[in-house]
Amino acid sequence: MSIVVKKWNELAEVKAELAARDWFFATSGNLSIKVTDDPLTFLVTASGKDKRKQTDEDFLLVDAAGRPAEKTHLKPSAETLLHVEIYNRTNAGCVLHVHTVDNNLISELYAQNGEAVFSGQEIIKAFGIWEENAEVRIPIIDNDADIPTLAQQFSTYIHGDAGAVLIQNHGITVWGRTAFEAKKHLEAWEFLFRWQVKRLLLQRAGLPVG
Ligand SMILES: CSC[C@@H](O)[C@@H](O)C(=O)COP(=O)(O)O
Ligand SMILES: [Zn+2]
Repeated sequence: MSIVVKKWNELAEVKAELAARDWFFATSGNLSIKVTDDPLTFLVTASGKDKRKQTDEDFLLVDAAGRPAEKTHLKPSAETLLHVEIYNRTNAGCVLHVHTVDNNLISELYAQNGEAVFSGQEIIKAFGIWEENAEVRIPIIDNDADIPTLAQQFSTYIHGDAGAVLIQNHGITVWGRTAFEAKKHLEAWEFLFRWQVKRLLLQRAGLPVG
């Protein structure tokens, strides 16, 4: 099996799992997986598709600048430049971007702080942090409609081979060394967002949480 087919299948599996979670509303979301390092190539979702469907045209191979690496009629994701920034600056192997109601609410609730902070949750161990009372932070950036400007702003928050950024009223972009790690981190962030949104509502209702 060629490396492209192997990586295609790996990304297709992640895509199916995120689809099963219903995280691809209205064609939103984009995913990618690194295929080669030198030269850098990666598979990225084709733009505008319903990511819940599985087809032979789900992904296309792109180069280090996010341009198609082979002749194709498919268009790379409109947000490919964000993936480009991550692969060019880190050793990440996979990038996942989803829009959910909870990640949008958290991005709006904490936008003025420039970040959302979470602590006191066992699931924080999914980030490889084992200390008691550990705290995790996710930066929140403005949602610029101009993708090169958004990618430039986004790139200032790329600090390691695994990480995540919330784009205000848009969605989350998570990356990891492997598809397994990126998905694990994405699920952990979404757990924290959902927990916090529910917790705030329960507090408002006067119930004894946190
Ligand atoms: C209706 S989704 C809005 C899009 O602009 C974008 O944010 C998105 O996540 C999907 O775009 P795509 O070009 O299909 O990767
Ligand atoms: Zn998006």
